[in-house]
Amino acid sequence: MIKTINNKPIIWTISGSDCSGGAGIAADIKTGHSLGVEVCQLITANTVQSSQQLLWINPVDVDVLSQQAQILLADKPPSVIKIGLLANIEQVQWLTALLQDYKKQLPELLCIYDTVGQASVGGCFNTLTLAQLTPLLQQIDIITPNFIEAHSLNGYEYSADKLACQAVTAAQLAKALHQRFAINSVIIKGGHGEDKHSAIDYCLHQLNALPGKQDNQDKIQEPISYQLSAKRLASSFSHGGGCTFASALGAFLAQGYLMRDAFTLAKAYISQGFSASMALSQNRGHQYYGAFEQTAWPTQAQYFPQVIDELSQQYKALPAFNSLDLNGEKLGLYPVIDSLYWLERLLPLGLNLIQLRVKNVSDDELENIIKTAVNLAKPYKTRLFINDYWELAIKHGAYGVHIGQEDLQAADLAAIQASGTRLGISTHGCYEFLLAQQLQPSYLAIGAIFPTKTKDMTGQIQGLDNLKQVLALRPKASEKIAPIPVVAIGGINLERAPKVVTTGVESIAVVTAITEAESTYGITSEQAVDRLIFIINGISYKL
Ligand SMILES: Cc1ncc(COP(=O)(O)OP(=O)(O)O)c(N)n1
Ligand SMILES: Cc1nc(C(=O)O)sc1CCOP(=O)(O)O
Ligand SMILES: [Mg+2]
Repeated sequence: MIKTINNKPIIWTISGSDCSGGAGIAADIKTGHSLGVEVCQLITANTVQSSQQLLWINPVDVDVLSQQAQILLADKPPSVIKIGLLANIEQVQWLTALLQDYKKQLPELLCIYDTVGQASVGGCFNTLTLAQLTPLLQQIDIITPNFIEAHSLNGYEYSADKLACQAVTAAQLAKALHQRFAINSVIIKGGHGEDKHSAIDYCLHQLNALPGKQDNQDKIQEPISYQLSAKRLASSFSHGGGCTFASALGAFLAQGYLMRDAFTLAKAYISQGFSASMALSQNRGHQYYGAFEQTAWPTQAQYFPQVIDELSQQYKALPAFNSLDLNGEKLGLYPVIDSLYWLERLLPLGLNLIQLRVKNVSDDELENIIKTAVNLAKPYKTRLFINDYWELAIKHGAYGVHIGQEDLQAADLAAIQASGTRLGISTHGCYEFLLAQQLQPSYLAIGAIFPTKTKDMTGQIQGLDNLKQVLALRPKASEKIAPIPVVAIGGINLERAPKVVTTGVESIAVVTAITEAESTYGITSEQAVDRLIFIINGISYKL
C-alpha cells in the first residue's frame, strides 16, 4: 500500500497563492515535497498579503481552473484533493460539480477541505454563506477546521467569552458536522484551545464510508474518535500551519496510511515544524509572524503526540506490567502455535518465548489445553504466553497473556497486572503503538510486517519502514521508562527474517514459517526453527 519515493502518489491542491510564502499553495507544495508526494496546483486566487495584513484577493476564473483540471486528470490523476481557499460562489459551484464527477471516475479519491474563511493576518477571504457551501461540503470526505471555524460551519456563534456563547466541545462540534454534511472524518484542530500547555486535536472518523460517499456500503458502524495531545510550543512561525496540517494529512493518506496513523503523523509533523522554528522565534522576540517551517518525515519520539482515549484514562494510575526478566538477553524467535503437539516439540529447543494461540475449541477443551500447556512449560525456561484468554491464563498461572486490539477494551488489565501475569499487546501502526505503550505492557507486538495468509490483515501491512518507525517511538533507555521490547509479526519467513532483524527489533513471531515448514521448504519444522536462529546468528544480528 505504502508507495515508495520512486512511485510517488499525486495530490492536487486547489487553493490560493499567498505571496508572502506562508500559507496556501506555498505551504501545500513545501509540505507535499517534504513528505514524498507529487503536488499539482490549481490556484483559486492570487492574494496580496504580507505577514501583517491581507490587502487583496484576485479570484482566478473558473474557466482556467476547469482547463487545468481537465488537462491534469488523464495525466496525473489525484489520490487526494486538498482544498483550501475558495474565493467566490462560482468556484464553489464548479468544484462541487467536479468532485461529483471525479468520485465516479476515481472511487478511491479522498477530498480534504481545510476551510479557509478568516486570514490569520486579519481580514476575510470570502463572503460565502453556509447555504452556499453546503453542496460542496456534502462531497467532502475529511474536513479540518479549527475550533472557531467548526462553530461557524455548524452555524453556531463563537465567542472566547464562555458565558456569551453556547459551550460546546470539540466532540460535539465534530459530531454535528459529521451528521449535518455526511462527512466521513472531521478533525477539529486544537490550536485555539484553552489549555495553555497542550494543543489537543480531535478526530471523529467513520470506518465504513457513509452512504453516497462510496459504493461499498456494507455495515455502517458508529464513528470512532481519536484524540491527540501535543505540547504547545511558543513559535511565531505558524503562518500556513493549518494548510500544512491538511496537506500533511493528505500526503500520509495518499501513501496508504489509515486515518488514525495519518492523523498521528500529521500532528507529529506539525510539532516538529514548530520545534524547528522555536529558536528563530526567540531570536526575533516573537514579533515576526513567519512562515511555518516544513521539515521532513517525523521519526523522533519527542515530536509524536500523546494518545488520549478511554483506555489510557482508565488505567492512568496502573503500574507497569512485570518485565520479561531477560537479564540483557534478547527475546529472539517467538513461535505462535495452536496445539499441545507443537508446544511439546518446541519446548526442548530452549527458546525464550512461545505463544499458545488456540481458536475455535469448546470452553471445556480450551481450559484443559491451557492448564496442560502451563504444566508442560513449567520445567523449561521458555516463557509461555496464552493468546486471548486472560482469565484462564491467570487462573492456571501462565507466565503471560497476549491481547489484541479487539479484546483490549474488554480485558481487565488491572486484574492481569495484579496477578503478576505478563502482558503482550498487538498493535498495527503508530497510533495503536503509542496508545499501547502508555499502558506499559511487558512487550508490544507490531504487525503485520508482510502480507500473511494466517489472518486477514487487509489495510494493515506495515512493511519494514513502519516497523523502524515504531521502534523509534520508544522512550530512550536513559529516560525514566525502560523501552518495552518489541515483537514483529506477520508474514515473516526464512527469507524475510534477516531483513526484519536488521531493524533492531527484539523478537520475531512466526506461525506458518514453523507450522508449514514441511510443505513450504521441504524441511522439518525443527530444521525451520534451527535455520531461523542460524540465519540470524549467521549475519551476526543476535536476537
Ligand atoms: C506476538 C503476537 N502478535 C500479534 C498477535 C495477534 O494477536 P490478536 O490481534 O489478538 O489476534 P489473534 O492472534 O487473536 O488472531 C499475536 N497473537 N501474537
Ligand atoms: C496472528 C497474527 N497477528 C498479526 C498481527 O499483525 O497482529 S499477523 C498474524 C499472523 C502471523 O502468521 P504468519 O507468521 O503465518 O504470517
Ligand atoms: Mg487475540
